[in-house]
Amino acid sequence: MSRIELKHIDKFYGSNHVLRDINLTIEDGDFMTLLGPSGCGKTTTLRVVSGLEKPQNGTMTIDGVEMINADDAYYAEPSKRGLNLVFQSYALWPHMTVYDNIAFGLKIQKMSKAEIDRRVMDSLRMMRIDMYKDRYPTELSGGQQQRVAIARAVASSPKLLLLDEPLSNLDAKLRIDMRAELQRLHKELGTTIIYVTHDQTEALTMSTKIALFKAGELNQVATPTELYNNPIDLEAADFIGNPRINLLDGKAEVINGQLVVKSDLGGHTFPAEHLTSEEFPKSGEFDCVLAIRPEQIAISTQPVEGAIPVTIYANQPAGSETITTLKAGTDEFLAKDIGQIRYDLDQKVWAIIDQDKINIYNKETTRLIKRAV
Ligand SMILES: Nc1ncnc2c1ncn2[C@@H]1O[C@H](COP(=O)(O)OP(=O)(O)OP(=O)(O)O)[C@@H](O)[C@H]1O
Repeated sequence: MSRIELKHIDKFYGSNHVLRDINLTIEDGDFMTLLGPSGCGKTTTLRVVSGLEKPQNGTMTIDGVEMINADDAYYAEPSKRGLNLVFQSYALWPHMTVYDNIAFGLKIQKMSKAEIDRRVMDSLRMMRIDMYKDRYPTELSGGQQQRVAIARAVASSPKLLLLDEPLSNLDAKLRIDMRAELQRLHKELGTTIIYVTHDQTEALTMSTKIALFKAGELNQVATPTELYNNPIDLEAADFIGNPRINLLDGKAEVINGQLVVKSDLGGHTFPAEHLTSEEFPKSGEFDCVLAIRPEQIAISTQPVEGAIPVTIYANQPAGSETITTLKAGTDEFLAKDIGQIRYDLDQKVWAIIDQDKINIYNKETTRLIKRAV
């Protein structure tokens, strides 16, 4: 259990400013995922927390104890930070069995043989690899080796577990199983976890909070639900969600405190309580972007009041879900249904969209101005 507080962290590699004023608090017991596209600074942040990198500016505390104070050139040794790190490349010792790979660090801590055995076997069972305890790493698949690396980190009962893309070598099916195991592990150990990934599904499924990065900056820190339902800007909206969110241009104006929006979906008025406190023009018309999740668009083959007449451009039933491309004039939207639903291409249908679920962004600033409710 640990609480980590990063304040005003800047990291440069030469003239390359890779972390820009990072302020992030990870509460005791959080499963905090650092998420973002390749090269945005997730791994560097993890390396700063672990002590493998020294930031040029900023401070960090773990449970109130200062670990970094760049002004005083103070950086606590990695071994003094009470954490354990699992990298994407899991570096198991090739000449030791799985059992010994895990026991080694515990022996150094001078634990009793019985305690070592209990911890090794518990962590192997937790990662479902106890049957491989006498094998050598070369006798395991990449995914099994990755699980040994996690078991090794877990066995030392760290207060803080840092995981850098630990599921990257697993096939799709095992990845789902391991997501479930990591979620259980977090609950059972109660450990604070910081987890790096560029995979939004991993982030949305396991985390208690997600820190979304954009080019060295923190863009949004929120629960998975809030990040998915109300991405803070158009970049976040576009990054989160699969299939991607539908974006549609419109015009907006604030009239009597309410937001009046016009687009190819028609005209709508949103009450003041759905608007964010972000600054946006309080008078005159301005450009906006409507963002609608594909699963918020329902298709009716019969006319429905308030629904938008559209044609079926493409229809992709794929077992558990169906993705359908709809056309309204020159606008194209994706709609997502559960199950296998077939439409004829060019069939005329009606799209039903719950206005409350639409996010609206200021096109110029790209910031969220109307929340989904
Ligand atoms: N040792 C280094 N020297 C110079 N530049 C570096 C070094 N390590 C990282 N960088 C640069 O810092 C930036 C952030 O890298 P980082 O590894 O933190 O990104 P990331 O978000 O973890 O990406 P990925 O998902 O690809 O691992 C990148 O532009 C990278 O090229």
